[in-house]
Amino acid sequence: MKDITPRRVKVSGWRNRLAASRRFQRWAARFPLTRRITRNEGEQLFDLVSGFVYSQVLQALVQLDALKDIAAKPVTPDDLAKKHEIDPARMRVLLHAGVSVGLLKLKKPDRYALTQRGASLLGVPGLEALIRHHSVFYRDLQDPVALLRGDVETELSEFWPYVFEGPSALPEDVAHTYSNLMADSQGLIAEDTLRFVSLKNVKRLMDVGGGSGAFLAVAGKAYPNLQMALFDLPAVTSQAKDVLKAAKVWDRTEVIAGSFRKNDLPEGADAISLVRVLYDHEDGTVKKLLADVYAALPPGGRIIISEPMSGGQAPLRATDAYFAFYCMAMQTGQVRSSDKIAKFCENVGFIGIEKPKPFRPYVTSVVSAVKPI
Ligand SMILES: C[S@@+](CC[C@H](N)C(=O)[O-])C[C@H]1O[C@@H](n2cnc3c(N)ncnc32)[C@H](O)[C@@H]1O
Repeated sequence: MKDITPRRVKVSGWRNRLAASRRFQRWAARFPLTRRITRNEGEQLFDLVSGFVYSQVLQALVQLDALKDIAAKPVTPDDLAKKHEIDPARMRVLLHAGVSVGLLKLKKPDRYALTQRGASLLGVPGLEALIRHHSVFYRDLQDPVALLRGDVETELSEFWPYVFEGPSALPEDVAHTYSNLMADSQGLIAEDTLRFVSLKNVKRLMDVGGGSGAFLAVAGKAYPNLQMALFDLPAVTSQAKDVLKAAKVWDRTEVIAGSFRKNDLPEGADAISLVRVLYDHEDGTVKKLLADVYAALPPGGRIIISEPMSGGQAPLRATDAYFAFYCMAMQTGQVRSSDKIAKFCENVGFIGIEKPKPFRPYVTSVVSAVKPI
């Protein structure tokens, strides 16, 4: 028979030795001064152990559009069971789990309504689409050790082929899917970026890797006299017209199709933004891109980098776990700290580097710098 007694593990440091000791754990769970801490620690540990199930509860609620149905009016398990041909008892399990993770609440014994958190989820543009898209990421994470070893043919690296193969390899439908994902989530990124960077004195802003123009749409609205240029791969820029027209900034935006891997960046902008661009690429590409941005800017010109960044010496869940593994599954790029990005900027000649404390690090962080006069 298999031996299931826990093996004694060697633990360094007296605090951790105590924390790992079953005898101490039992004592601490009873002792009045440590009882609460022990319970909290236990709950947090269990949350970590079971987090993947909570995410799948969320996935099921989103896939079934259940949050939208419940937002319209509270439902019973039977209501949703019928609609989705799922056994009512199982549907009750899902809805109850939804309550446990804080998205739903029980109104009457068998009627479920949305909580404020559930409603906020529906209010964040693109969040449901991102959750749906996570089923791909989830499959890539199935064997995390194999992923770390580089032994997995990941689906995400298929989904983002432009990173490897350049413009000609990007089919229009793939371009659409990912541009929509990007554009939907751009609102919050733009908000947080413009919170830290003023474009008051900028005459022309070029957004490199600007996707379908969602960042420029927001920047252009905030600065009515700003002239703008969008630089991206041809299959992506072809979708920009609609976005820029809808935002009423089309007449002051030049769309330039090209690849920063193959072409020089056009001159003429006194500020260049790179929004969620660097983390898609390896260090060599990033260093070259930053040098190209430096070359394209006039003296006094500004570079603005905005993307989720690592917490560096104080790792963050959102970036050092979520985005770091996302990049790994994409099989290129990496999440970098603002210090590392700042160093890269400094190395190509930028000065006056600013790294404001991010408002929502899970949304974005900003680094900006200036080309010396
Ligand atoms: C993660 S998306 C970000 C899009 C947009 N900046 C945003 O935040 O919504 C990265 C963008 O970089 C663009 N990109 C990737 N490789 C590129 C290249 N070689 N030249 C120009 N753009 C490129 C992609 O097409 C895509 O629009």
